[in-house]
Amino acid sequence: MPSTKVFSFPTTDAVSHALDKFLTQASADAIARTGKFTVAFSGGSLPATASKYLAENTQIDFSRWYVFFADERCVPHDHADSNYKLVKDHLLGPLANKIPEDQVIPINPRLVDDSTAAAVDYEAQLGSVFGPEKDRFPRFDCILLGIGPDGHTCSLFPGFAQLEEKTRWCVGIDNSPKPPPSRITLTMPVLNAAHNVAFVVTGAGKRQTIKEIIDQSDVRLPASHVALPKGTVYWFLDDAASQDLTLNKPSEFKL
Ligand SMILES: O=C1O[C@H](COP(=O)(O)O)[C@@H](O)[C@H](O)[C@H]1O
Repeated sequence: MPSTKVFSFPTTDAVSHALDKFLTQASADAIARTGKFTVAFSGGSLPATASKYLAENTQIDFSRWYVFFADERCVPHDHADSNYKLVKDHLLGPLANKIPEDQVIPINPRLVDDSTAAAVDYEAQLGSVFGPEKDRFPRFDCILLGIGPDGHTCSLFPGFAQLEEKTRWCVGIDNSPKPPPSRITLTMPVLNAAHNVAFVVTGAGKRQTIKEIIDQSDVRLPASHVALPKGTVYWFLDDAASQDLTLNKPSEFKL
């Protein structure tokens, strides 16, 4: 039975604190179980919110982390639109090499002119950590997701074919409605195979979208398709984003 937990906090800062606790626990659980913690970061507002306290966390054994990207823009690593750059600026830089460089897995910078080739390559990079078997999906310990006002998550946009992908782990997109147009993204079966997915959403600008996803499960919105048969979907919201929820009111933050 898919499990969902909705938490809401008065400020973005309180969301950052809660995420720090959540990731400390998720990381310890995964390392105890498998010796490593596989985590995928989205871009946008998420890296700043998720990293605020994480970057100075001394409880986590970052040497066991494997950092992937839930979606990435097809741009060089030092480009202002790069999700890798965001995570580097907010987390990897401040952590000062506590995560071994070869355990951070960005898009191949030589393939940014070809989203299809970049997605195939990223799938192979996933295979090198999760094993290459094609009859199953990689099982991330945690995937950190944002949403757009249109309900997109990763680079899975409403009405786009990538949302229907059933076999590939990672696909390209060249006509993203949000710039930049060329991107790669994990697919929905990969999101739904994870142990945990944590959505992080703040601000009144997304309150209606949050209601349509959490209260109404509106299938037109890609984020509504995230439901983990063997895991838990967490929502880390601020009160501005959660204020319209009536059916699924946030519960007290407890892990
Ligand atoms: O383009 C993207 O947008 C979403 C949402 O970003 P936000 O700034 O509104 O939080 C993000 O989750 C995704 O990774 C990114 O590529």
